[in-house]
Amino acid sequence: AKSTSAIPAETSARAQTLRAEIQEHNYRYYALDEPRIPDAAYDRLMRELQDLEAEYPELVTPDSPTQRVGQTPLSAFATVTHELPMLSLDNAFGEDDLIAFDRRVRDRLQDDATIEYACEPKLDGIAVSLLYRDGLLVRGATRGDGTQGEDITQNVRTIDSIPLKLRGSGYPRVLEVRGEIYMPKAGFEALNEKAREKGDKLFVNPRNAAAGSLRQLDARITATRPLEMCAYSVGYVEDGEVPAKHSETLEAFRDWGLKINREMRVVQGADACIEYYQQLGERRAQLDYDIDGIVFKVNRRDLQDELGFVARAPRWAIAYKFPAQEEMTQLLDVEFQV
Ligand SMILES: CC(C)(CNC(=O)c1ccc(Oc2ccccc2)cc1)c1ccc2c(N)nc(N)nc2n1
Repeated sequence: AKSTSAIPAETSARAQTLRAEIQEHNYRYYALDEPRIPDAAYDRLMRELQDLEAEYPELVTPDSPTQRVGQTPLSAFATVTHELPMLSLDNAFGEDDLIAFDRRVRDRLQDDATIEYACEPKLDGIAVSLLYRDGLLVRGATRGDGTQGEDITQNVRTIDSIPLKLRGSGYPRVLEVRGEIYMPKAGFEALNEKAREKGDKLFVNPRNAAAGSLRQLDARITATRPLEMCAYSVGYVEDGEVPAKHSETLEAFRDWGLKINREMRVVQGADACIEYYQQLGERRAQLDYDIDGIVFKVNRRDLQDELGFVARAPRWAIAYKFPAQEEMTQLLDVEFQV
């Protein structure tokens, strides 16, 4: 018979404990937005795990935090066909459009009761689909044309706020999480400062910088870029339930270790949506990241199903954009590949 594995039991147990501890620190820092342990303590845990895995390579698991950066560049991105289309949003250009949206929703539901809305900032980044099977991240893909996108799994694995393994339990066997990958303003400024020093081309804005970082065939470059991800919707689900309300789904995402936006609120009726839009609009310049509007969604999933979609956008969701900022940025919105 094969000799028993040469790994001492306590070593294997130690590696498992380290993986769980590091995952929990990531959860506290990214999903709960709580202050993390001192970097030196976090780095010590990582180094201990790296040393153990170097000594006993059989200890390595796909969800080990040491497995975030692929060492082999791709020659091209594969194409992914989304199980469910990634839809786009209808736009509101003024308060009246929001009132009219709410009116249409209630007329269509033939019920004049006040609608509960989930309000979320519309991050100015790149839409992404993350597929988890039995809690493990197995695929990351861009939106593409909504039906097919690019497989960027290697690149999304380098983003620390994207868990390689969902936390806890209770998640569906197959779960697709949709969200936005973005570059916080501070990370963008630091990246351009480095580019200036090296005489490299500068990025025009955080969105372009995020797009360019995700389009790298060599994940080691993506790993050097300050990217984050906020989950905003569930997509394809198999063998599992999602809560009856959209806001409860986002809270479940947070329990499973995913980052959701801390500005997400649930409000009653269209007037409260307008108040939310105004208060966030006043704080826009102080946010750590660029947003280009607010997304309002009918919160109850049964009402969403009743309302359905028009062509490529749901009847139950709308984006209300802010006036474009820095007109020049919009004109120069060209894609730099760096
Ligand atoms: C609402 C939705 C369009 C996601 N939802 C979907 O893509 C979607 C896709 C198929 C669905 O079900 C279908 C099933 C079969 C056929 C067609 C649709 C349901 C929702 C959307 C799009 C962009 C968003 C964004 N930039 N920021 C925030 N904060 N939220 C956003 N939400």
